Amino acid sequence: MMGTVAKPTIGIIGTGAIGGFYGVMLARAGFDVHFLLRSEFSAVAEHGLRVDSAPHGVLTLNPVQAYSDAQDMPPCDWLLVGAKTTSNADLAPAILQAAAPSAKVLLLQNGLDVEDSLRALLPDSLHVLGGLCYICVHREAPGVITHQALGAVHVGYHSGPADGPARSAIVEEGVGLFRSAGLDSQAMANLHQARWQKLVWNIPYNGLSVLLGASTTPLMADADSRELVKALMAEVVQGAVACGHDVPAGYAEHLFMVTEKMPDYWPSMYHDYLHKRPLELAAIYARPLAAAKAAGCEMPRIEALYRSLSFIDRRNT
Ligand SMILES: NC(=O)C1=CN([C@@H]2O[C@H](COP(=O)(O)OP(=O)(O)OC[C@H]3O[C@@H](n4cnc5c(N)ncnc54)[C@H](OP(=O)(O)O)[C@@H]3O)[C@@H](O)[C@H]2O)C=CC1
Ligand SMILES: CC(C)(CO)C(=O)C(=O)O
Repeated sequence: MMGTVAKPTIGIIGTGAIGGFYGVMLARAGFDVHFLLRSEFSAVAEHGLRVDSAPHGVLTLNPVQAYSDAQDMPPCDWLLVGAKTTSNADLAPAILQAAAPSAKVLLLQNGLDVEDSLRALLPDSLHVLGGLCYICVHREAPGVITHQALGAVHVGYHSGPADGPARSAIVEEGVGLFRSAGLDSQAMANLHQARWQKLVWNIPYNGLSVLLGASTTPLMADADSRELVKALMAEVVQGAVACGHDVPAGYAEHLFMVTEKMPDYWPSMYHDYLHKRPLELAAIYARPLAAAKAAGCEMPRIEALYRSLSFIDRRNT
């Protein structure tokens, strides 16, 4: 007789916009999901989580298996990290407390090499994966998330005990989690390359939203900001290519066009600026700049943007 395969237990490390959205979707799809929270713990423990989603309507989860201390979480087979990259190294103790033996730790974050600082602090027995989220989502109030558009998650293996077919099987398992929650998800064969490609969007729009105080609609409506976006995108593509990565022909132009069709959107870096949280400058700017420089490629416009944002960030937090 065929046995039924038990569904994996999922832990969300950092229940903000991304962690809250994907956690709610997975819980509603029948997974056993446990949410680690910090500032919003009491609100969520009392009132649950709510996602106001343009594509899916109002989605609620109440009660929520909410925790303020990872020590109280059950052993989780999958840990989805939804905190900002600025706190990755600090999350290692919580991940260790919530991880089942051989757990898969999936970082749902933007930026380059975001896995490295955490990897160095985790035992070799844990698998580390990266997830790229193509979604427009933000925290509206404690426990309340606004989902404006999109929702795909692409998954790639970073490091750990698996190799060859075992790696692919783990990535496919991750993809399967999101697909069973009704979300688009694809396996990424080359995580590092995919992270560079996503930066073609995040480097211009995240930074310019803070520097110019403008969301995507005004940035796409003004001749000068359009030129800035295009020039920054072109530099990211040059940096990626210098580092040995493929960027499909017309990729930047495609992202430019997609952004024109998107609802007006404030990137997550703008929300960090608004709430006086540290900006993800190391992951989104400093590391790509350093990697490109090491490959002999200067990115002067991106460097100017990075230095301007660093100035703003130091005065804001
Ligand atoms: N928002 C979006 O549309 C997209 C975001 N991304 C990327 O996803 C990642 C997450 O972004 P986003 O969800 O917007 O960020 P949020 O700021 O909304 O969420 C981060 C969450 O992590 C929590 N957190 C941080 N440290 C800890 C800790 N030590 N213990 C418990 N909880 C902790 C924060 O809690 P607290 O309330 O206490 O700060 C917060 O709830 C980023 O890398 C971002 O660039 C990628 C694509 C789209
Ligand atoms: C590019 C976008 C808006 C949607 O893919 C996104 O994923 C982000 O804000 O990082």
